[in-house]
Amino acid sequence: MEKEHVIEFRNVHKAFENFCLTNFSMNIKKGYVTGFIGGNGVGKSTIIKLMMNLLQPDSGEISIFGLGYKEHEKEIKQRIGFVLDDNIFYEELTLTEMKNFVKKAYVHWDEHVFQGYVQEFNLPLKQKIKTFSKGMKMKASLTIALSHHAELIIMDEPTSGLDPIFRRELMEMLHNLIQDGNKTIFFSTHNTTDLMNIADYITFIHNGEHIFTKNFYEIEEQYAVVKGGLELLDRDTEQEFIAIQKSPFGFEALTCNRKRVQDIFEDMVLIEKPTLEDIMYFTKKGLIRHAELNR
Ligand SMILES: Nc1ncnc2c1ncn2[C@@H]1O[C@H](COP(=O)(O)OP(=O)(O)OP(=O)(O)O)[C@@H](O)[C@H]1O
Repeated sequence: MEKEHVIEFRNVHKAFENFCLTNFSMNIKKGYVTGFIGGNGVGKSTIIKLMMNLLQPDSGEISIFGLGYKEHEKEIKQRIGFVLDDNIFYEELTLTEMKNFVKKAYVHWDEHVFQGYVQEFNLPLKQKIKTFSKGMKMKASLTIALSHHAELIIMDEPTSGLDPIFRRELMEMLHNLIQDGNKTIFFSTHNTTDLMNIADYITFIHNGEHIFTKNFYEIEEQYAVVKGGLELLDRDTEQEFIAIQKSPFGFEALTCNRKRVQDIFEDMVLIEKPTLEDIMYFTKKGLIRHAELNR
């Protein structure tokens, strides 16, 4: 039977001197675009490197396409296209030289697709990569990632350094790419507007912890920003919120149980649709508060 999840992390542990992923588990669905969000230094690149076997977990299991890296590294890598935020090119090479080097690694390298992207992105084939602008390097990286019929495309901040128009075009391109239902895209970004038109699922992490992987429909149904007067808050009602921001004029808070808050407060509060930034901001605030209370 075909696996529903292309990426699975089971109780993964990875410790650095000042950072730790503990018991990290998540599943990423096949055939969809998942946007990967979280603040600076919360572990996104580390998780992406673990997915690519560029880092190995201290313990726990990672499977890609239902396969483990120990026995199936070659097969898994054939089926992945990746864009990392560290530069992966030999900068002294031209794009043609780089392509000739990379294509040997891929059984399904498609020269026609490669040339198509080179034209679409207007990339110079004979110029040394070290003379490329940041955006050109990103486009070259994408071109290589998309030219071997990968089933899973993993990208670490692919839109950083790209102008807003190309960012939007790239999102459209990625959207078209997954229309056949067989491809999966997983990418990290700090730009949540990138995600609005293209992501089906959002994976949100904070300080090495998996907060959620949910689709937009679930997020809209469950989460809400609630605004009201301070007189509505007491020890019990405050428990209903992930975090609360108070000002002399009232409070603003995030709930992940919109319906319950609606039932409790009825029309005494304003209930609004949260942005992803609202969810990230209040969740971080709530976790910090929780840690302080438990200290
Ligand atoms: N090889 C390493 N050795 C030691 N610490 C590391 C190593 N790689 C990452 N870290 C630490 O792990 C933490 C998470 O880093 P990571 O790059 O995964 O975060 P990120 O979410 O991708 O951040 P950003 O959004 O700022 O790029 C940081 O504190 C970082 O210093």
